[in-house]
This record gives sequence, structure tokens and C-alpha cells, in this order.
Amino acid sequence: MEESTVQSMEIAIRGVSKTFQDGTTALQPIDLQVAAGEVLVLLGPSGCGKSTLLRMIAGLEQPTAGRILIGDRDVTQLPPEKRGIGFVFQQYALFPTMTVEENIMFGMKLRKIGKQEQKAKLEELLALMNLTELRKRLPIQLSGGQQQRVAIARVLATDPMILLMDEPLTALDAKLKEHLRLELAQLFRKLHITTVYVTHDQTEAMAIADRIVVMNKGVIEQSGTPKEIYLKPKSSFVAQFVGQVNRLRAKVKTAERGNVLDLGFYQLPYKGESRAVADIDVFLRPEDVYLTQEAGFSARVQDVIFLGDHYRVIAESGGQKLVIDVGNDTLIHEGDQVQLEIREDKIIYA
Ligand SMILES: Nc1ncnc2c1ncn2[C@@H]1O[C@H](COP(=O)(O)OP(=O)(O)OP(=O)(O)O)[C@@H](O)[C@H]1O
Repeated sequence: MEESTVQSMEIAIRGVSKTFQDGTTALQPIDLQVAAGEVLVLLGPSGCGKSTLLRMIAGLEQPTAGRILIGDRDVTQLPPEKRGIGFVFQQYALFPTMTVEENIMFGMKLRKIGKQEQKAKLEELLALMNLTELRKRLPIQLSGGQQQRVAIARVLATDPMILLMDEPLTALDAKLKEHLRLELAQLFRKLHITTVYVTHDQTEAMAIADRIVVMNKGVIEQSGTPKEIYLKPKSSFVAQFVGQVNRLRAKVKTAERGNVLDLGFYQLPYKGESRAVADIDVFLRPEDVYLTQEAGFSARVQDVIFLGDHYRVIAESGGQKLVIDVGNDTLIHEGDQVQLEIREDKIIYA
């Protein structure tokens, strides 16, 4: 596949905030830089302000304060059509009486490029979005996922410098969503176009993002690569919002050889940053609790759920509930007494 020749632009968001007329503050002042060619995902629960931020980058909403730059151009006062952006919405608004190729051509006709160039671009986009076979179909003859692919192709046809996407997969069913999520991830790697993508789905964010910005209540909680966000969440909100996690009560105690993390049912060397002796909560991913033969601690299995590629096990030890993921070939049953092990470096101090 030919690489796209899109001219990527960086985006700078400087002190941008938004309070709506009715007094609702959707966004506290935010600073954010999106590198040229970077795929940045804004991730957060409903109402956290991610769509508002995206809409302000698009020019569909005006910031209460702050500036937005695309490349070295201050676009804060510019209308959407002057910003060089392509916007893909949740609902793919295709023209119902136009075929796939006519829908895609429509975007190009708005620009003044030659017939030959238009044709070449159309072929490139049809191939890129796996639509070549479907080029003569009408939207009604396409699945939801195919329609969304046409919508994306139509936006790409306008040669945007920035791609903005607001929950583009939300309207699709689970299976299609998973499929298109992978296709989009591959597409972004080919395109190298600066993209800001909004979703509340952390699996989608992980698959697609170069960098994830986790938002909550109008502020940025954390910004980092998918790996950083998952493995090193900086707050309990991020730890719990991204992926499955156990929240465990613990006491930090002093001991001769340094502080100890006492979970009640098990003790580990304390690796947190605070020096205070205190009651704290720590976090632990289900895949970071291991079945063992000898050492470790004892737990009682309360429930075993088969999830195809693994079992999710609910166990209890010392009054604390533990969710554990084990391989689907593990022999484990409700009521079993099992030995478990936790590694100190897997404890998340968020
Ligand atoms: N036009 C508006 N007038 C007043 N309040 C608004 C307006 N648009 C959004 N809000 C409020 O601003 C806050 C942030 O909304 P926003 O749509 O950015 O959230 P979101 O994170 O994208 O959520 P969702 O995933 O549900 O779309 C919410 O409290 C919302 O109710």
C-alpha cells in the first residue's frame, strides 16, 4: 500500500477552558500538545469534557479562554472549514442516493484538483479502506462498519491536515467494533496524519492510540502511552478506569529492613513513594496474581467464570476479594482452597 503524502500538523492547546452559557464548566484550563502525525486518544467517562475539547479543536465550539494552534496558525477564531480538519462523527451521514465512490468523490469535488488526480485518489482510498469491491453500492446495501469506512474515506478525500473523530465506532455492534478497531489501528499507522480520537472505551483507546489522555471531570488525569497508562496509572481513577483492577486495603508498617505493605493476608516489601506509616489502598491487575504450589498465601475460590481464552476467578483471602485471571486449561473450581502469589513489583501505588 502506498503511503499517504499528507502534510501532518501539530496541534497546541494552550490554557483552553469551556464554561457553557448555563454555567456548566465542561473543561478546566487545559494545556495539551499533539505531535505531527500522532494519534492521540481522549479517553474518559461520559461528561468528562472530551467531546467539548474535540469540538473546540474543530471550531464547532468556541473556548471560554485559551488558544488553539494548528501548525503555527492560531485557529481560535477561525470557522471549522478554514481549519484544514476532517471530522468523523459517531453517526455516519452518507448521502443515501450516492454510491460508495460518489460519496467519496464528493469530498474531492469541493477541492479544486484535476480529474486525473481525483481518479487516482479515489482508487487509493477505495483500496486503503477495503472498499474496492463495494464501490458501486448504495449506503443502504452496506453494513454499519462498511458505511463507517466510506465515511472515513470521504473525510480523507478532502486531504485534511488533522483528523478528528468522535466515538466513530459507538454505533456498531460488538463484533464489528472489534474488527473495525483493528482496521483503524492499521490505517492510522499507514496514514501518519495527526489524529485526535474521542472514546469512552479503553480497549479501543489501547488499540488505536500512540498516546492516551485520560480525562475526568474536565481535567486531564494522565497522559501517556497505552503501556504507561495501563502499567503505571498515576491516580486511583486511572487505575480503575483503564482495564480491570483489584483495589486492596493495606497498611504500611515499619520493619527493620524497610517498610512493609501488609495486605492482611500477605505481606510484601513496600515500594510506594510516601514514607508515612498509614492505611492505604493499592491496586493489582487480575493477570498479576499467580497460582502457586508452595509459598504465597491461601485463598478460597468463590466463583469461576469461563471467558473462552481464560478463566476469571473470584477468590477471597483475609476478608478481601481478589479477581484473578488464569489460563483456560487451569483446573479450578468453586470452593477450592488455592495458593496464590503476588509479586511486589506488580503492586500499583496510585
Ligand atoms: N451545550 C451545552 N450546554 C451546557 N452544558 C453542556 C453543553 N454541551 C455539553 N455540556 C456539558 O459539558 C460537560 C462535558 O460534556 P462533553 O460532551 O464534552 O462530555 P463527554 O466526555 O464527551 O461525554 P459523552 O461521552 O457522554 O459525550 C457535561 O457535563 C455536559 O452535560
